[in-house]
Amino acid sequence: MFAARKASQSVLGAVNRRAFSASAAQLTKVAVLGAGGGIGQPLSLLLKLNPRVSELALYDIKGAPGVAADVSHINTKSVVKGYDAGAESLKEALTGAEIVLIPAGVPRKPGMTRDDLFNTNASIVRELAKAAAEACPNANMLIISNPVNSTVPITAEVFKSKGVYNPKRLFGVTTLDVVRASRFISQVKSTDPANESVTVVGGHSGATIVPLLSQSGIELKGEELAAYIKRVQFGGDEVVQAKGGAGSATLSMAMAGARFAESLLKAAQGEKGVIEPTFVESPLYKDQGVTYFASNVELGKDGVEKIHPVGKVTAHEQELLDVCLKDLKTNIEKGEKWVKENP
Ligand SMILES: NC(=O)c1ccc[n+]([C@@H]2O[C@H](COP(=O)([O-])OP(=O)(O)OC[C@H]3O[C@@H](n4cnc5c(N)ncnc54)[C@H](O)[C@@H]3O)[C@@H](O)[C@H]2O)c1
Ligand SMILES: O=C(O)C[C@H](O)C(=O)O
Repeated sequence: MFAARKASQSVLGAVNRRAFSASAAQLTKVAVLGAGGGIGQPLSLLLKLNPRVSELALYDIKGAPGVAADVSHINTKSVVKGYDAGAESLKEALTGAEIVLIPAGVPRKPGMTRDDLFNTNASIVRELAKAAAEACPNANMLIISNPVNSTVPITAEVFKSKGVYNPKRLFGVTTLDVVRASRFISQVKSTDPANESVTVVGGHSGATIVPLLSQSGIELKGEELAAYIKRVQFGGDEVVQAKGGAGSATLSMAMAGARFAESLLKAAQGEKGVIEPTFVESPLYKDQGVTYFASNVELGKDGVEKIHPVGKVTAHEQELLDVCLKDLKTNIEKGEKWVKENP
């Protein structure tokens, strides 16, 4: 009897130890800045459903406590806290965060380019980046706010100015482009999008979004190919038009942002072979003066583990890449110049 109880206690002990080490590995605080917005709300919902998240800090200049109270009733373990506007509450929201997602800023209306958002969103991202560089300098920074091609370099410059820049932990979220590329090709081919994976490289706006269909072994020709490429490059405009002035993609973006955060969490918790496309400081086209570029990136415990090369492309894809690189260089330099002049 005594021996049996002792044996069962030691089994329980082992189970508890396992449970403890599993939960210790999964103690991850995630902060969403802009949590009250069109992306922020469904993104917060999806993060609340993620068992890898232990604490969710929701910050916005308006509405975050309401969103937090709402999602906090969902019966998953994570603790949710909402933070009102203000430097102190922003600092509190960020302290201890391992992942910071930034969807704060204004969205497009019909007729606007993402670059038209620069004047408003550059300073929003700069201020949030400053707070993060101080409160959680080692966090993974996931930039969603447009224009991503410029807001990522702005964030990098802010972190550099505070002496805490780590290129392995700064990501422009371009996941929505591959989500679209997969969905749109499945519509062309009448297949299941779950089985369709298309590499997309470059940046996140119009001609800087370059789908490399040839790498999936898919051959579209002529008008069909042109229409497919245009749809991937300008998928965001489809949503902007359809919403008629009420904003841009929010729900599909929340899914894409949650997917990228989940991939980072998996990699941070030791899973190998986690690959996502993302816009990072990249050596791939540095010789042409393009210092950030989105390609497939293997994620690891410390963020970026390996930046995959672009790989084999067709002559037509190379032409698309050439246009992309020209635009990207301009977008990146614009962000860097602006933040140096407006620190
Ligand atoms: N990377 C992508 O693929 C992608 C996809 C879709 C949208 N976006 C971009 O994401 C951004 C947000 O889009 P949305 O539809 O959620 O817009 P939205 O207007 O619905 O929400 C933005 C939120 O940001 C908040 N905000 C503004 N200034 C802030 C500050 N200083 N601190 C904290 N919060 C602040 C607002 O209060 C608002 O709640 C836009 O710039 C949009 O272009 C990017
Ligand atoms: O199109 C936009 O402005 C939002 C976003 O960048 C998108 O691709 O949907």
